[in-house]
Amino acid sequence: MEGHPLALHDVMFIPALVAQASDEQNKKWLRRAQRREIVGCYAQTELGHGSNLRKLETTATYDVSTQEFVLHTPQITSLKWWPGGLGKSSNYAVVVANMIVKEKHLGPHSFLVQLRDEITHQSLKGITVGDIGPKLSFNAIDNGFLGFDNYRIPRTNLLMRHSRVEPDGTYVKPPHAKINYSAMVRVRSHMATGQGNFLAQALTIAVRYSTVRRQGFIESGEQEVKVLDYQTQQHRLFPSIAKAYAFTFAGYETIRLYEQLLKEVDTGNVSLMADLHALTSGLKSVVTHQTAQGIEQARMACGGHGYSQASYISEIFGVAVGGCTYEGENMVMLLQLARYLVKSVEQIKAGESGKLGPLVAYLAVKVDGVDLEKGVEEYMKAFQHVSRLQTWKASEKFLKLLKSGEKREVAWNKSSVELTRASRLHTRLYIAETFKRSVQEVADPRLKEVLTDLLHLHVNYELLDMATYALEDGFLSSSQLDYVRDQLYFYLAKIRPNAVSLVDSWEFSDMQLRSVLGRRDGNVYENLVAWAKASPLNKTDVLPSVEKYLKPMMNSKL
Ligand SMILES: CCCCCCCCCCCCCCCCCCCCCCCC(=O)SCCNC(=O)CCNC(=O)[C@H](O)C(C)(C)COP(=O)(O)OP(=O)(O)OC[C@H]1O[C@@H](n2cnc3c(N)ncnc32)[C@H](O)[C@@H]1OP(=O)(O)O
Ligand SMILES: Cc1cc2nc3c(=O)[nH]c(=O)nc-3n(C[C@H](O)[C@H](O)[C@H](O)COP(=O)(O)OP(=O)(O)OC[C@H]3O[C@@H](n4cnc5c(N)ncnc54)[C@H](O)[C@@H]3O)c2cc1C
Repeated sequence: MEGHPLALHDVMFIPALVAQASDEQNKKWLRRAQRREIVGCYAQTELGHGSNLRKLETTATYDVSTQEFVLHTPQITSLKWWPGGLGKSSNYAVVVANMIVKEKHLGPHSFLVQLRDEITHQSLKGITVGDIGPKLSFNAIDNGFLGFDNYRIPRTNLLMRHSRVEPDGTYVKPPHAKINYSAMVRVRSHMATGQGNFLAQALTIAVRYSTVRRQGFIESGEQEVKVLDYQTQQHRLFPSIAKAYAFTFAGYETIRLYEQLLKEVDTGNVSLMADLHALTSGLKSVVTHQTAQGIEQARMACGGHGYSQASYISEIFGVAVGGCTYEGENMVMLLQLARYLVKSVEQIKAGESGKLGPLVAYLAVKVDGVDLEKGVEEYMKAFQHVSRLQTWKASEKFLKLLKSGEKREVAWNKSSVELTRASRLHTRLYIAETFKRSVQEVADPRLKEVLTDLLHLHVNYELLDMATYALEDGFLSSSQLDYVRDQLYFYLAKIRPNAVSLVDSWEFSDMQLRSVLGRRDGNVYENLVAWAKASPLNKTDVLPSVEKYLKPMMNSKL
């Protein structure tokens, strides 16, 4: 769970080579990387800049006389800072640097750079590299820093699948300005399934423990109830079970889209890039945020024992919550999606609704009301309505400020909270729709029934959570909201008998979960005692600190 020092080798280094190095370059590097003859990482973020890539300070200046790039980090803030596996494990890196050719700044480009000797593993001359120190989590990964002192690499180490620098310094542009960002888009495409998996682990622990833990009574009786029978406990855990499934389904779709994008880009078609960038930016942000919230609720649902490291939930939280920051800070990424939404509104206003992509076509279609009792399709229309309402409101606010003479960037900043709200609602609509589509495709009738219950729980929970938007313009009445609440409580109770099976179906082994509370056999109490006895503090009855500190204090006459 604490990560692996070579994780970034597989997660970003190899994918960056696959997507950005030419076939000829990959003949030299890819097989070696796949065989782990060389170990690499993805070095982009700097001490001073992570979100704003256009301001990266590491430069790669082309020297036409030697046909080399000179890599340089001119000041402290230019040091690469954060890349996983960079500090100690990697001997190579894909380094993102601002490329300068014939004194022209050409923006961020990726280079393959050797950092350490392949035999001795010592850092090479001109390179300063090390580990950045302990973090909230991921402490088995050596996130590192890296500086260059006019460090030279051959021209051919610029990754040249999409753009090139010829020996004489002629620059051949890529087919899309942001094509070098593909390694990030890949990770973002995988994050919904990855985060769904973290959430699922925490829920498995909390749900299993909630069937072992008995405390209090619902009706007066002989035996105290399993805490999972409390409605509040179900409300804490079951909507997150639905989300873990929903995120996984949404993630499968974005992974498919990324694979399709890779193929299309190779044939010169970059039209999917903007759509996938917008989609994955929003999805990454909503999913990581909701996952962190869900894991924290799972921890609290385990009461005091949830706070013990024996639950292992705090470890899962630490790793998962990193996703709110890495691969693009969540607010920054929500604002990327917002750019796309505002552009869509502008297209509609210009009478070009026909040009809208399938995921935003609903922004042009007004719905007057819904009959929620007719089922999930009507809920989807309600989600569309709230997302459309907020997207138009936020866009109009921004466009009005622009019209009043504000600079574009200032108008954007003044509208940004509303814009991020629109992005979240749009993404939650997407998640609900992929959930619905995925459940429709399930062939096994018994499985379909349980997943349909989860889907119903999800749409009722989500709609209630967005109620302010739906009430704002009278789209939903208070009696409709009462119906949504009743449905929510109905599905909590309906899911209860299947709750343990739903989490067991994820098939985490005890070794994966590492949790005393989430053990498959349910023998929690005896193992908690054994776990406590194994604490290093219990190795001796009397600690050395008693002689050293306690006794002098206790014997003092003051
Ligand atoms: C759960 C883990 C997932 C792992 C997945 C993969 C493998 C599967 C195995 C699963 C195993 C799981 C085990 C877990 C192991 C642990 C993994 C840990 C992984 C940690 C990895 C962390 C790595 C990093 O963090 S790398 C650094 C990431 N950095 C960022 O994300 C920086 C964020 N900033 C940006 O991206 C940009 O600066 C941006 C987009 C904010 C702005 O860029 P820029 O200034 O250049 O553009 P703008 O002027 O704002 O926009 C201009 C224009 O371009 C459009 N655009 C921007 N980006 C893109 C793009 N990528 N594609 C297409 N278009 C783009 C933008 O929308 C604008 O368009 P307009 O039309 O003009 O509006
Ligand atoms: C666990 C972990 C692993 C990582 N692994 C890697 C790696 O392998 N390789 C790598 O290169 N990097 C890596 N990173 C770095 C990571 O990608 C960046 O930290 C991340 O992109 C955020 O950038 P930042 O640190 O510059 O945040 P900042 O941008 O400084 O964020 C600070 C605050 O400013 C706000 N903000 C910034 N810009 C804007 C804006 N335009 N509009 C509104 N608000 C804004 C943010 O929302 C945030 O609230 C890793 C980070 C972590 C935590």
